[in-house]
Amino acid sequence: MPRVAIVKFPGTNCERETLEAVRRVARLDALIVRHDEFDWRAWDALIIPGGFSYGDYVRAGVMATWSKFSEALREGVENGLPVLGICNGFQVLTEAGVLPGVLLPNECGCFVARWVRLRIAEPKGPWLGGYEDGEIVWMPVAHGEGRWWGLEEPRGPSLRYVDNPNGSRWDIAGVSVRDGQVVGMMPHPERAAFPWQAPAGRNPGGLKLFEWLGKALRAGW
Ligand SMILES: NC(=O)CC[C@H](N)C(=O)O
Repeated sequence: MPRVAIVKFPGTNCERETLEAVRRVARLDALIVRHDEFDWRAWDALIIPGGFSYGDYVRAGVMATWSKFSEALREGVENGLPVLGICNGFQVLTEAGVLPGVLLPNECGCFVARWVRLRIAEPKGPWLGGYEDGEIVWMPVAHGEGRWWGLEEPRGPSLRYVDNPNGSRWDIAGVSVRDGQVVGMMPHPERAAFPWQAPAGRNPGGLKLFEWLGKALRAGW
């Protein structure tokens, strides 16, 4: 059975929900792994979950990249390991230089926590490949530093806000590289992985991500 590592830094706080989504929806083996014990060779996929690694000091996500985890992350990516960064995990991936752009404080200067609609663009790869191109899904966001900014409009698989909650350039909610092998996203799929998590009238937008991940890894992605 394929195995998914969910890496934890001091201050990570979404690892448990992520673990449940991977185990129950993707139906894969998964464990929470300390950042300094992560060895990419032992896993079939890696998720960097949300939270406040090192208290978001300096800039959200940057201190996590000073861990030796960074080296394992880069080697894993180069060797084809599927990697998903959720919220603070997305911040870690941009700070590590694995994904393009930066995540700046929200335009409102406030923490934004609400359900948003997302448009899935050019879905491909082990994380997003289960969605239809242009599909609209609901997921919650909860962040203070989620305003994506970059010099060039990201290409390839991405997630776009329908109602941009933070001022992100090009309505970017998530970006990818290597044809969707590595994805970073500010919305929380693990908080929208079960029907009971979604408010009435909204689809649980993360359900397809985890279902597809299970299929993709079992098919030997
Ligand atoms: N939910 C989270 O992962 C929080 C993200 C990050 N610490 C921020 O506030 O920007």
